[in-house]
Amino acid sequence: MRTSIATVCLSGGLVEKLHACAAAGFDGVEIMDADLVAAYESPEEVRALCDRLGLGIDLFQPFRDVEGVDEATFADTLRRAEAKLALMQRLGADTVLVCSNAGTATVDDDAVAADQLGRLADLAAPYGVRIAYEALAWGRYVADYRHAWRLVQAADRPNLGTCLDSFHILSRGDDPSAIREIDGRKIYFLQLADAPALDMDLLSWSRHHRLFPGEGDFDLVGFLGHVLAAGYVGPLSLEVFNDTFRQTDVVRTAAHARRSLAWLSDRAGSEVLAHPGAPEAVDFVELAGADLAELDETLDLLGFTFRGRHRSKPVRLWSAGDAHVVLNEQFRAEAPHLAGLGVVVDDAGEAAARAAALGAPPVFRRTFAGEQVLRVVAAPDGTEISFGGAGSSWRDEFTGGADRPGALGAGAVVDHVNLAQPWQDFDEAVLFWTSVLGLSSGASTEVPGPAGLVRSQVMRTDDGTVRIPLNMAPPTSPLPAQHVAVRCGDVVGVARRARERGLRFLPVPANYYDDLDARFGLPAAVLAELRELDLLYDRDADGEFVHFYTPTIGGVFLELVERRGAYDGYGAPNAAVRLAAQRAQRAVG
Ligand SMILES: O=C(O)c1ccc(O)c(O)c1
Ligand SMILES: [Mg+2]
Repeated sequence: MRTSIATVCLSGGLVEKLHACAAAGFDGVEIMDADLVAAYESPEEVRALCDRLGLGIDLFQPFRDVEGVDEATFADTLRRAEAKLALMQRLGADTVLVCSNAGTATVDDDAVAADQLGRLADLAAPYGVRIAYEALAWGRYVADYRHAWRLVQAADRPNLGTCLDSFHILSRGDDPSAIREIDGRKIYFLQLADAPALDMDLLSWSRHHRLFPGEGDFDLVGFLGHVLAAGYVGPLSLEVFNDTFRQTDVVRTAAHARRSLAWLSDRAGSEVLAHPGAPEAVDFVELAGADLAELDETLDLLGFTFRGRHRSKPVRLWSAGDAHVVLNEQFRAEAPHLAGLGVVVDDAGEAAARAAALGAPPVFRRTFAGEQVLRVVAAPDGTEISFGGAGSSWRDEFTGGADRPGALGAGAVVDHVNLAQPWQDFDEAVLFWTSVLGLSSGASTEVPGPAGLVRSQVMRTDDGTVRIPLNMAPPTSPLPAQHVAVRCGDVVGVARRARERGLRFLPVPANYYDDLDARFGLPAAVLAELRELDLLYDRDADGEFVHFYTPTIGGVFLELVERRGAYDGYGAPNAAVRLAAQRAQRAVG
């Protein structure tokens, strides 16, 4: 379907925005009146630029405060409208969005509102302009899309229709299924925005927190299904007022926006991408840097088995059960960091094709004859994601290590991989993991850290075999460390053996254990053991969680976890203690 985007979604001046929209592959734009007013280019020049860029001007917007006013006010409204209609003619735009009156309305009478909308439409007719009437969620008398549609029907003009905006409908909790009863030819325009579920006033929520489809909590797939079922054939247009996107790089944000529509039209079945399905497992985690000796030592003390060196690269493999950690020293001047992640998928070729269709940049890795060629794409934060099949043979390229299981042994798996996100890329990352990897996003939480709030959102498969918590640091602090959590069956035993062999742990404050005692009333011996081994503990109705952390090495650390019963969380109550302990560790070390 045709794709469009409102210029309000992006940063920069109008000309920059238009270039970015074209580069991202949009077919058209909604030009915001305020963007045009602030531009030095004349309407004719903007029109010519759009022509040259291959962008249609699908909508001009908004025109406010029309219906439900007294006659003197309405006379002035028509005068204002005439000026904007003339402007639209110069722009070559044929549809204007009129949003429901949130400012000047004083007459709560549908007959008056319909009459005034009809007279505005009559004024627009000689200009060849269509009026798309939209119910703002906070409109004075008209806030419901069904009400707006009733007024459009009552006014009954050939150039008056409605504009549906997912935000205004879903934010109010209105049932979108009645969209199916609207005549699709009278849906003149469709604006799409997602949003996080927030409990706040509608106007502020709308003006600051909208997101691109796939990044929030609205069911846009279901919503679009209703609109398409009504027979709508116009553009899918993004109208996302968002404080972050207004200040991020315009080219990158436009591309990100376009990917959200590729995902949505795929999910809604109006376009079909390859569907490899969700990943089946984490195949490996890759840690990279110039000197990884400290990580070798840590993995050894934790009970991983050294599986050998790669036959042609400075790369080593450590394994424990199905948890495989690749240490890559090809990165000459860099501190240790989490560089990549391999996932097992049903069909690596299809997964890579889907990723490409969703605009994920491919990463080319040098391989030598006889080596497994991995399909790799970059996530928004630069983490390299490799797709491999279940029987993938890349591990055979490592030789010279041991075959026997280490102390950590069989049954160990990668439980989760925690990726730190720059604040401006967080929502794009949610879209990436949703669309490219087919993961679902959990609720967003906030952890109070010593340097500010850390927003955290878990991306996972439904069965929990792949879990990627994303963490967003406060904008002014450096990116937090990333970590790999390995799950085992006996974390106390692993901790004890590692402690005896000399592994340093992230030290946990004594006050934490006093608080644990107060919260859970654990048996004295259990509490003493947790305290002795710097173990963290959580419990909920489903089960228990016991875990510990290694100190941070460069930009990465390891966590060992044990899930007891059906515990499905990540020890969230302990996250603030961990962040404080890591800060204290940095201060001393
Ligand atoms: O926030 C607003 O005023 C506003 C204006 C035009 C729109 O299409 C909209 O959805 C919101
Ligand atoms: Mg709108």
